[in-house]
Amino acid sequence: MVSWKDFDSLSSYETLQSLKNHVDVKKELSGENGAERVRKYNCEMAAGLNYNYASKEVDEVVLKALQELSDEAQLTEKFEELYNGAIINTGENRLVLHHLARNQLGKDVVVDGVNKREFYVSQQKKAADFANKVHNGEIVNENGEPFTTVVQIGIGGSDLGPRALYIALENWAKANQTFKMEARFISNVDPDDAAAVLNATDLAHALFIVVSKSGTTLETLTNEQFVKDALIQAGLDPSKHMLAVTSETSPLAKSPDYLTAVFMDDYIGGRYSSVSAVGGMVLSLAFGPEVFAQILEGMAKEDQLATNKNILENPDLLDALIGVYERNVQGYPVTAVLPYSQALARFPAHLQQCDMESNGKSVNRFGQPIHYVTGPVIFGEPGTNGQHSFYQLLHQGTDIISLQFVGFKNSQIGKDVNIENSTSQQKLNANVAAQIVAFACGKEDTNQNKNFEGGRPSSIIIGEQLTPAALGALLAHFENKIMFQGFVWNLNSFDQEGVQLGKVLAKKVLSGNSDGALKVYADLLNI
Ligand SMILES: O=P(O)(O)OC[C@H]1O[C@](O)(CO)[C@@H](O)[C@@H]1O
Repeated sequence: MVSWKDFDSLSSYETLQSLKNHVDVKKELSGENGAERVRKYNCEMAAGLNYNYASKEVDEVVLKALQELSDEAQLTEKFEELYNGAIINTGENRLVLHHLARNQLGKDVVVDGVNKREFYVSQQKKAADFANKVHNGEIVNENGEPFTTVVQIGIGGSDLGPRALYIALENWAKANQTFKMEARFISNVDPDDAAAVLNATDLAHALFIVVSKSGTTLETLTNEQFVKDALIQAGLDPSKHMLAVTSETSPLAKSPDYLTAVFMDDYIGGRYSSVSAVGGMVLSLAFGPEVFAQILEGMAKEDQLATNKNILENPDLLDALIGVYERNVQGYPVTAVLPYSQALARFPAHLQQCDMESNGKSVNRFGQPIHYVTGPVIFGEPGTNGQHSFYQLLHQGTDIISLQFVGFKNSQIGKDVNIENSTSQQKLNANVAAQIVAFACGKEDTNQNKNFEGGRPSSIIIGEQLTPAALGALLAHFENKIMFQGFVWNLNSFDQEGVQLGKVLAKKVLSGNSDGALKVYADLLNI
């Protein structure tokens, strides 16, 4: 049995606090052992990725203390409990089973007579069969013509992950002749979002997937109606163009208005649902089920690595623990995710939800207040674009921001140009290497305006190419990292009560019952 304790009640908490500012990363990286350090502080991930933490503020002493923390907090044991079906989501009294959707780890979990692994796999298969029928022309529109576009209607976890994964692989799939259909996404209740997507879509040849686990999300239901109206106005029958991904108990599940309905359940949280049917349907339609299966494979291999008790051989756990050290010992408030890959343009947005909705909490898993800081603010943009935007603050601002780079040796499309003896891909990667060293080592200048203090820690995940398997490994890495951090902080990382209050007040405004300041704001906004 594992025991759930607050972080500050562990003896390793005290040990770690005594290690504040223990490592001067500037000295370490610019010193004579700097090159050796970059070679040594590396941990292999799945799908040929590597997590390099040479520019983080760690050494053998800090790593030993982090291993002790991992052991004392029983982090891998808690992971095992999670994937074997313990009630980890204490707030909602639910199991947390997203790893089973990758079809690898643990025992079979049976709830109310349903084998959950088989259930998730059967729904992925249902999505795959549907996608295959669309691709081979068995499922066509009213005029017997093929569907050429798929539009996902959903928000939060029913949008961000699937959208990020689609964008990540669109060019790869085109370059590898596995691209089947263009995908678009409608998420915001801002009417301009739906209107703009619909204006750019050939409605007669479009499929619309309504994705909502609860089937009650205001934005998604509103956008579904927006789309239905547009289809009817175009003389089309919505039930021949729309399908649903939802839970079996949701209001959407009972509707006869869909070509098909594919199911998930409450044991996979929205932000962890990218590779359940929530993302499986749109990705299988866009790229084919085989590509989707490769994402799952990359995730399953990364999950397997996450079971290792040795933190030096467990990249997800190691990254999580270094993040805890930075947050709770060094006091860094923000983590920037900086992919040097345009294909990962929406990946940081997905991680914002995944991380901040999971670990943005002030009470422990039993609802009692805690007395240490928890999840950092997450933000990010692809490099090198970010360099010309917010890196100024990262280099010379008053806060130290923890940095998480991602880079690939090869581009996805393979087209390039050689200017001044280097390709664009080389320029991209030269920049990320330069940034790591610039952040860590800085540069002294007598003109303080041009002085770089350095000592700004970063890690980098490096892969050969952003393939489906590499993307899967990357996604699982961050999901597992967030999970391990939640365990250290003794949080329930799998509910999101903090999003409810705003929804309730918005309903109050819309029903005309607001008063006081709320009413004045509503009036100012012309509601
Ligand atoms: O899939 P649903 O039920 O429409 O929920 C969408 C999103 O809304 C949230 O519940 C937050 O409001 C997210 O956690 C979730 O991903």
